[in-house]
Amino acid sequence: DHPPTTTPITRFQNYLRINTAHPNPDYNTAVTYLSSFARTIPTLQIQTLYFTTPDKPLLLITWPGSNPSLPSVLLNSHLDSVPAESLKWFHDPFEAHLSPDDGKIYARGAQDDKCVGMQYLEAIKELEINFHYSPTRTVHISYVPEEEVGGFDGMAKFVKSVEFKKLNVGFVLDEGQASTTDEFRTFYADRSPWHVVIKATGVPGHGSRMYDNSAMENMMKSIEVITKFRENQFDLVKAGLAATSEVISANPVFLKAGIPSSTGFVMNMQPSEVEAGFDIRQPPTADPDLMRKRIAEEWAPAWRNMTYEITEKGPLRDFMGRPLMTATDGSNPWWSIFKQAVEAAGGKLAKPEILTSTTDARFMRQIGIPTLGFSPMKNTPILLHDHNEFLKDSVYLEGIKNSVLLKQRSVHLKSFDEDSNLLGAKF
Ligand SMILES: CSCC[C@H](NC=O)C(=O)O
Ligand SMILES: [Zn+2]
Ligand SMILES: [Zn+2]
Repeated sequence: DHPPTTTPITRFQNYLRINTAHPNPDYNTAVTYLSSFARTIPTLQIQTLYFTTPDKPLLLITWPGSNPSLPSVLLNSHLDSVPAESLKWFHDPFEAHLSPDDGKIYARGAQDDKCVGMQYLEAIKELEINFHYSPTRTVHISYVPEEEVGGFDGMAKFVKSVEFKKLNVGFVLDEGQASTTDEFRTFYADRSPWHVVIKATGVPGHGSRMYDNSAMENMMKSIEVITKFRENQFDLVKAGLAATSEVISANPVFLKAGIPSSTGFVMNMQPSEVEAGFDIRQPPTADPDLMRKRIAEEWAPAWRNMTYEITEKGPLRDFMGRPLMTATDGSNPWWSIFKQAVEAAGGKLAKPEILTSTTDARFMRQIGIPTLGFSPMKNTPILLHDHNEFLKDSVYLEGIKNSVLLKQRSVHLKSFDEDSNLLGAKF
């Protein structure tokens, strides 16, 4: 029996069919699948690392360079996806249905970010097998668990490990986001998330009573203040003065109050406790101390019987106290090489941006490694975390083959080798 013939598209579909969506991501099947494809490229070395439990593996593939003393390049993607509400999709989100009319492949993870994970391997396969190319610098490809839930049992532990230090990483490419235009997008920073829960307490009482300082009244005053702050930030965006990713977002995500009854809530009691949760995202330029002061004095002031809890979901600054931003100018030679490579492949780059959301890139930036977010998807609607997430087969293939990723990576890697300024450079 001959094994069924696979193509880059069927291999991508097979990866998408492995359900690595939360809350029960099947990481081990994904790692087995990626490893078996990597084994078809003879020079690749494959390791599985565990930093927590056996159900959260991290796959590390290495393409050895001829000069292993040079800082290496790391190509990162995450194995997990956000959940999908199957019934609201045109096609099952784990079927990876390819629509014959327009080549759209529907799947959770098609854009975020199983595309890049497979494209890295496909590009290396092309370079090795068809171009007999081997890199001077070592290239590592990492597949990490848990990005969608903050990266704490994934990339956060990986960057602190001895295994990571041994890689001597000089530059990282991580996931980006689709572009609706003909220009590729690049991300030099993320916004950093805080989960903020505020609580109001107050005097309980009969539903008919009028009195000051009820928990609801205290909470509603805070919600007015936060809503105003949110509006002011959003107005800057609406007026065209800032991108969404350049302002602070403060979005309510839960409200918890009321005294439960068998039919819902007791209607004639004013509760003694109210809680509200907010997803706060600050750009790297924001001053976290100012935000802390705002929360303490305006959003949850003790004098209004309020308390609060801020959970910082990852770093805002590097160890030198600097904002987590990768330079995208002449001061960063890796940026210049990256830009030249994309342009040499016939691609156009939009002005580099801050990402509105958050990726594992922040953990690499925190330890001072220049990291760019880049997923080669242009003329594509932004569908990450949305229903009917899809990627067109032609866009995916162009990312590997026709010009972008393959030539880009190829020029990219060659330029790294040939640029003597970079030899031995460490950033
Ligand atoms: C708390 S860190 C969360 C990381 C997550 N990443 C992708 O969506 C995000 O919400 O941006
Ligand atoms: Zn992602
Ligand atoms: Zn995501």
